[in-house]
Amino acid sequence: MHTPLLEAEGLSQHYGPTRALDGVSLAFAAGTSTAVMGASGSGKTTLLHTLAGILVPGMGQVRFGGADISHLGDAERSRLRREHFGFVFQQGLLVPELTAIENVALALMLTGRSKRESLPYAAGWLAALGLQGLEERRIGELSGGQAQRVAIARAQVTGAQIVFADEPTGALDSQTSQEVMQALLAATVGQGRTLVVVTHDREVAAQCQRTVEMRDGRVVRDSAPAGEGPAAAYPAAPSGDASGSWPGAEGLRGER
Ligand SMILES: Nc1ncnc2c1ncn2[C@@H]1O[C@H](COP(=O)(O)OP(=O)(O)OP(=O)(O)O)[C@@H](O)[C@H]1O
Repeated sequence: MHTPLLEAEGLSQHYGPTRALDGVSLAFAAGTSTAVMGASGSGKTTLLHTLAGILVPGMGQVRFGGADISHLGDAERSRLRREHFGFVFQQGLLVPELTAIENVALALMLTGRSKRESLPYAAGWLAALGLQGLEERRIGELSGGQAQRVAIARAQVTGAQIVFADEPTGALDSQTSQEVMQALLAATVGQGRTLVVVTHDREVAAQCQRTVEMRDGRVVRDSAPAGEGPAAAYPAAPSGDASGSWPGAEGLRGER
């Protein structure tokens, strides 16, 4: 087997007597989608934050492309997150004072690009996610589903190899949830990228190739332990083969 893109080994995270994570080992192959499920308090968000380098594990190691990232300094972990990871959270992490296009461009600007350079890429991703014409709206002027699409665009505009999503559809009705999830899968796995999504929603999880279930900080079920999801189990992009119509984040990476 190839080196997994992301690997966790023996992760533990204790808060006083609470074992938020208790010896979790998981591997995620490139280009796969994984849903993390489990009851409230089972450790899902702690796992996501530890995998993404937001939290440093109390014990254990996270490897990205084979390199230990869990013990990098704060600045290096921040850089890794900005340049290689994307985030979609329930509250979107969007800046309400900024427009949709400014929110997406901001992710690129944080990696050192000028606003002028960033705006066309942001516009490309908004269009790819069906938001053409809404670029100048502020976040409060968008529906919940539209705002989550802005968050997906923001998570992908830097060419992130992995997108971590925490309840990305938690605040949406069931039809909008399905649409946002389709958009998220098309923008990630559909482009050969990797998605790890925490969700309570079985319908959302069913769209992922793999489901990991947590209880009391442990993995109690894993539908594909090696991290190799069944090939092409994810739904096609909403408009068929989207691969030609997505903005060239890869080209962007190459220009650096
Ligand atoms: N910063 C913290 N300080 C103390 N305890 C914490 C902290 N963060 C999480 N916990 C505890 O760790 C356990 C796991 O929390 P976590 O948020 O990872 O669960 P979860 O499965 O994501 O829950 P939910 O579905 O409700 O979001 C819980 O018992 C929680 O109270």
